[in-house]
Amino acid sequence: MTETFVITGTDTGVGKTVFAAALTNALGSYYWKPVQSGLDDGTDSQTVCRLADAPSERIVAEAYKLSTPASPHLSSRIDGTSIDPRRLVPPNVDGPLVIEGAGGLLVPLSERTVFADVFAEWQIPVILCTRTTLGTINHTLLSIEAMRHRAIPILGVAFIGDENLETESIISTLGGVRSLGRLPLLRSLTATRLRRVFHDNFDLTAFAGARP
Ligand SMILES: Nc1ncnc2c1ncn2[C@@H]1O[C@H](COP(=O)(O)OP(=O)(O)OP(=O)(O)O)[C@@H](O)[C@H]1O
Ligand SMILES: C[C@H](N)[C@H](N)CCCCCC(=O)O
Ligand SMILES: [Mg+2]
Repeated sequence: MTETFVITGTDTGVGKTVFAAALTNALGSYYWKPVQSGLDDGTDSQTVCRLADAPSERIVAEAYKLSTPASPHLSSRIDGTSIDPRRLVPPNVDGPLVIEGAGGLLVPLSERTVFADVFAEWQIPVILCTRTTLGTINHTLLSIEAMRHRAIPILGVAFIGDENLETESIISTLGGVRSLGRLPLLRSLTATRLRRVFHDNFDLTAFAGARP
């Protein structure tokens, strides 16, 4: 499979969905959130559809939609189901595809499987979304170590937040990864603003060949 990216993060709430929306718009790609846990505040797919200004046909249905905003292993238990990783197969689509995990790499899907196990199986380049605030160096380097341990291909790191050049630099140096760019925190989060800011802060050639 080509022109497909997995988006993970150092934590839940780092801004994966907002970054995914920006990338989905920039690439004119499809978007897939395999496991959505928590439905009451809207789903990540709905957010991406709105912020990417994407046609709904480009939003692929989730494999699992779980009602409780918790770790998927627990959300699925609460819903009386269980997540079968064999159902987490990236869809065949006629264009680029952006896939978003839930939380970070070691978030459990069950008592046996974490997201990183599925990513290792897929062998799709991963973009690690990470904060720029204090504490992120440790979280980011740990996440990189976890990916290397499982031989997961890493495209690079997408920083989210205020500029912090030393932090970005030491992560690239010690982690041996490239910085793809930095998405600032936007006071007004609209599709138009997000599109502009993404184009100003990311070089699309880093997402090699992914432009339709
Ligand atoms: N660049 C940004 N500018 C402004 N607000 C942002 C930005 N990135 C994220 N946010 C806000 O931070 C919150 C968390 O972001 P987001 O939902 O993208 O996190 P996530 O990493 O996708 O979390 P999850 O693990 O639940 O999928 C949301 O309210 C979102 O609107
Ligand atoms: C509910 C949340 N927004 C995500 N969908 C799931 C985050 C799981 C995090 C689990 C953990 O690392 O403790
Ligand atoms: Mg999200």
